[in-house]
Amino acid sequence: MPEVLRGIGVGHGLTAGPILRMAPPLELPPPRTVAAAETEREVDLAVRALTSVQRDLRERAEAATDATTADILEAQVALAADPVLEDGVTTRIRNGTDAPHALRETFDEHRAALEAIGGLFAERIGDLDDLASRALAVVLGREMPGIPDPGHPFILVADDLAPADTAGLDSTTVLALVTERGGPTSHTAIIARSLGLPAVVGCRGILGRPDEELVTVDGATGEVHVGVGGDDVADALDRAALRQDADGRGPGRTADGRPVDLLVNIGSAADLAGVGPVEVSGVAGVGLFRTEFLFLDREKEPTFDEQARAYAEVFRAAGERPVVVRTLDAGADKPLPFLGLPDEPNPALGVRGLRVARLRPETLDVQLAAIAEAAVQTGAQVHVMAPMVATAREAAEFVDRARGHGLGNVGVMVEVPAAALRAGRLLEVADFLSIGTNDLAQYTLAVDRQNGDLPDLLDPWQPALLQLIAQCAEAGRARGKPVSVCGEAAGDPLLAPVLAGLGIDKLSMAPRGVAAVRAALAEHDMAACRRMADAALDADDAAGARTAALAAR
Ligand SMILES: C=C(OP(=O)(O)O)C(=O)O
Ligand SMILES: [Mg+2]
Repeated sequence: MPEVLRGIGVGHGLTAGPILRMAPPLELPPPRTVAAAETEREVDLAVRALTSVQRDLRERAEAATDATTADILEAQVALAADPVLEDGVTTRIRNGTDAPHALRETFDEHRAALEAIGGLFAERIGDLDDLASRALAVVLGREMPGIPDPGHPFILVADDLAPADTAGLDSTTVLALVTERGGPTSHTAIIARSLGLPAVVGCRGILGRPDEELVTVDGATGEVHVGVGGDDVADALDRAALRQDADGRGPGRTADGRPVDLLVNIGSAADLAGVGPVEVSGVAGVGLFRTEFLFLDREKEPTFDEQARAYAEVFRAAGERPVVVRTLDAGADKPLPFLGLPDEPNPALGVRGLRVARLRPETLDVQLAAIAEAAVQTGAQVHVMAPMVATAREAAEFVDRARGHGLGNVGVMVEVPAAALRAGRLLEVADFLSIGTNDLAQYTLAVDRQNGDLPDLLDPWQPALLQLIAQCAEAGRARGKPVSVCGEAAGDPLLAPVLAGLGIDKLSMAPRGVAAVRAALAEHDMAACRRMADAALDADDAAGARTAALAAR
């Protein structure tokens, strides 16, 4: 019997086909005691397994065709290379434990430590579990866990996907991703968007469905129809073709012609490689250039010259189009050794984003000076904004500082409710606001954005979040200053008309999301956008807001 499962849709794609589940975790054989004479051989076996996993992941990183996947895999290699893992395994084996159990226990211990630290560290648990399964597969001589290869196209179903799973993913064979867990900012969601695959995350019940069952997956509505027949599949594929045709080209606008700027989020110049000229791609500029890539995984702060070179490269790649550069968003949750920040028990609520400048003003000054220098060298249209601004005073100080470096167009991100509530005051000093819905959702709903267990709360469709966005849009309208959305929410095609209806006219998203958002805007006139926005605001939770917006179209 056909049935509907609901999760969170990622990307607009609609597709249909048989499902296949990722292989279940490996079962360990019963423990055996390692005799003294065998110890070093057993140590060698375990260490080789760890090395082989690192080599395999490094090769996948090198072969990855997109920068996001490569970065995520490189980070996983670094995790696998942590000497603590090898030390733990070696000590256990020398105390008589066999290699598979020594690996299991060491990974479990490491896992518990990450869990206890929480924040971004806890986000790495999925990666660590994946490393453990890979190393165990090597020592046990079993097949590497990974994506099934049935010889026909299929929809991949998993509990949640590790970056290494998705790295080698062939989008001609894997039609869509559906995961039991995960939220809109999980790795699965980010990777699905960057590969342009339809996906539904946090879809409870999908793991209980049998392999090869036919389903339809709608990344726009988050609906997965399970147990469907051949006619439903054909119908879904027809509708998918229609949506594809509607994707069209050119700038973003609603059905009645109201412009909505489509902008992209990037982490380096390479991310702009596939973005065509504005008249074809419709991409009006870079709405969020995350600068962290220059600062992560290094012992020393990048110099002024190094930064200026890297920023100029991005500005040249953007050409005539404006680029909004976000200053460093690091802190206790993304520790950078050279910052020398104190450890914090609750880093998401601590010294991160602009707050780091209280302790390290010189880091911000060097960055602003380098951005200004790159802007002069390239003649690009450069805007700059600060992350994690909470008060109008912080906004004013940042604006003064940036102007002091000769930067003319200075804005702030709205990522904490305090900033949204005082949007009007922020706009008295700032030239624009950019709403970071990933963090704004985390702080408004009091759910850690790395927490995969509460996806319904950490959902940009939450009416409270929409209300804060509406308030910012109203403040912008009243002062004639731009207010954009640059969190993952901006790339949700069903939410795009709602955001337009709330008064947002700039949406910045992963480049692969642009076509879908453009198509969704083109399907709705402003009256429909406003109806959808009102219906969503009137709901009591995120699921209700989605349903109400769909019904109000
Ligand atoms: C765009 C945002 O910033 P980041 O995801 O980089 O924290 C956000 O919080 O929505
Ligand atoms: Mg943020």
